[in-house]
Amino acid sequence: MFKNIRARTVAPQMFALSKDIFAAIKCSSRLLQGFPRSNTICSSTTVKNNKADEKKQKCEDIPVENIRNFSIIAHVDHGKSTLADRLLEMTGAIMKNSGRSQVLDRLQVERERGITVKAQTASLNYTLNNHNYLLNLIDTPGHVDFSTEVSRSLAACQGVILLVDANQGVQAQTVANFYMAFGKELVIIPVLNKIDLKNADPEKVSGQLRTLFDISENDILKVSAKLGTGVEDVLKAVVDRLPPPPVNRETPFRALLFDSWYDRYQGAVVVVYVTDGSVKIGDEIVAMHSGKNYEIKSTGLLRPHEEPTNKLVAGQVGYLTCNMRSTKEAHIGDTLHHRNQSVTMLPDFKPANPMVFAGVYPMDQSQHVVLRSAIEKLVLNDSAVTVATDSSPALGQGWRLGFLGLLHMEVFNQRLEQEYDTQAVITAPSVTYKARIFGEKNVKRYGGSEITITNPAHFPDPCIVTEFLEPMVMGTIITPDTYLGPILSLCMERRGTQQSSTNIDNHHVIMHILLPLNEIVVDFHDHLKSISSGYASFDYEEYGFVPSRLVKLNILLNGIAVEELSMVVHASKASGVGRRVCLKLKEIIPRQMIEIAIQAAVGGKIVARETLKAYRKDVTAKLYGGDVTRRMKLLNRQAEGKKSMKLVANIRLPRETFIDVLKR
Ligand SMILES: Nc1nc2c(ncn2[C@@H]2O[C@H](COP(=O)(O)OP(=O)(O)OP(=O)(O)O)[C@@H](O)[C@H]2O)c(=O)[nH]1
Repeated sequence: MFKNIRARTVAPQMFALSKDIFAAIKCSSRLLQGFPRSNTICSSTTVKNNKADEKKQKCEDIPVENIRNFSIIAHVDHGKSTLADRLLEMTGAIMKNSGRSQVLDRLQVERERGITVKAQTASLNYTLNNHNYLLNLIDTPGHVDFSTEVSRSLAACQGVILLVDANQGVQAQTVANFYMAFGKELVIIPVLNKIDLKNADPEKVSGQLRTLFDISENDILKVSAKLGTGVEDVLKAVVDRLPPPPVNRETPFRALLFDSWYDRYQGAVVVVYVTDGSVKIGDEIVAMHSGKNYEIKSTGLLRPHEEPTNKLVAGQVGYLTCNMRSTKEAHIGDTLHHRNQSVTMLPDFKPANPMVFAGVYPMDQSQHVVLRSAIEKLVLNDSAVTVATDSSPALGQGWRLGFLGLLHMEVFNQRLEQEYDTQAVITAPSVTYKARIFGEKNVKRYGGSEITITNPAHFPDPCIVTEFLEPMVMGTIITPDTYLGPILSLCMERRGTQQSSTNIDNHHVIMHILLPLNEIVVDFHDHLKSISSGYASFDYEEYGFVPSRLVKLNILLNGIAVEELSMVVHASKASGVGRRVCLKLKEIIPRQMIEIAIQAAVGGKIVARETLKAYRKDVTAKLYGGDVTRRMKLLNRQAEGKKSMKLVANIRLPRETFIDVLKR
């Protein structure tokens, strides 16, 4: 029964079932009750923190019974990375007071934005009562756009630490994460964090956990990840409550490939969870998905930096390299095994379902090859992105990329710039729509009677369409009840319909709202945060397609339609969106030598118009005579600036225009 509960399922029917399910949870000896201690672990609480330089038992000699694989999952900013820092310090993986925080957030984009976007693995040595343990910790992102990272990480785990901010309480992502772990039958260790905060209210938050998940107060640990208070108990709970991985070292080698990144010298470095046997350098392996053979070049553990080992054995989470070169070869969810050994395939991951599509083009076509190679390498580390080739009259050859959300898209773009030094133009993001078409000729032309539209440029002529369909999501909102009114108005304005509402304590409400994906993809979350002073949280799951009155909104610059700016909108919103886009374009397009008419049109009907007056910026105006070189310098600088703009419909548009126009 538990297996059927899909990850991130928080639909109302879930709550109707909740009583039965939670009665079952109580009976489940694995969940929350903890794994029975092995006889070798005595109940003494003496804990000895080992230092990195301490004489360690070789990792491969640590028996399976002493391995624990776990993840930290939580709503955004509830302190996962900070807790991971403390766990790393206490187990000697990093020095205390090293001056660095959120050590597992290694990417520049993570440090700049203060969010985790990539799950990171760290193998920790831990000694409890003179027994050495190998704890494989996976720190996961909190934002909904990166939830596939979480679900993949969980495939390598037997348990999770469900971290909840003792001040903010249960948030939408906490609910989603709980169900994701619950659906995979993982042991859940509930931990309240930030108890050092003045406004922390562990009693209230424990009550929320009881109401929503039937978690008993006695199972909840209370910590301050920042100060380290209570963190030792978390390590002990991991050892005591989690089972060792259900693996076999005697059977032929088998491993699940669940992450990868690109290394300039070694090609794809793949992160694996070894479920059977062992693998060492020089071994010949096969990747089941492609059927290709490879020779192992290196193996190691992530501590959190790569530390080479002689081999990887069942139960361990580690990395290996074997000259895999491309994204296609390192298929996330693949099973690796020794050549000439037949093994059954481990369950593959459900492919990520992109929610937002956008065109990505090089700044100029001479950079096409460089950008292609950068995208290929980055996709190796972010396999939730889908890539298809595309072309545009104004922007040339490029790609249509699918992302899990707008933040995912922005982060991908930022990583392209920062990690691969490439600059791309990204077009207005859109969601996937469907259209049912009629007429034998049309069906033949489109290759089916139901077509999927990922690019507004391919929006079919409404004359041949019986109905358009748009994707819906079931949103979960948790909010203090004082903000209920404005939040419901926002949802209604976004064409949402409330499905259910339940109190989780005296002041907080959890609501389920059915919303069109298109309405939440760009800025819904920001609005929700601003009208609730940051207190409301939001998460969503797919809810299929429903018939909808959709139209294509064209944006015209001086009468020429700019395909890259066109979008699909609900008919009732066309003129409102048209007006907003025209105004926005007027703001962001630099004034030019000619007057520009900015228009929005549905079919032949103009629904909005703005005019941008002509202007020529004389950058040399402030110069009074003087040196010609100064004059040239100013003109050159102006020319450089112009280069970074795209010539669309004979009008220069700044690079960011396409995304900016969609932001409200
Ligand atoms: N006062 C206090 N602040 C904390 C504690 N733990 C984390 N923080 C702060 O909370 C903020 C978020 O912490 P992170 O560890 O980045 O949270 P996260 O869950 O990893 O965030 P994402 O990866 O973006 O989801 C940071 O400013 C931390 O310093 C704590 O125990 N007490």
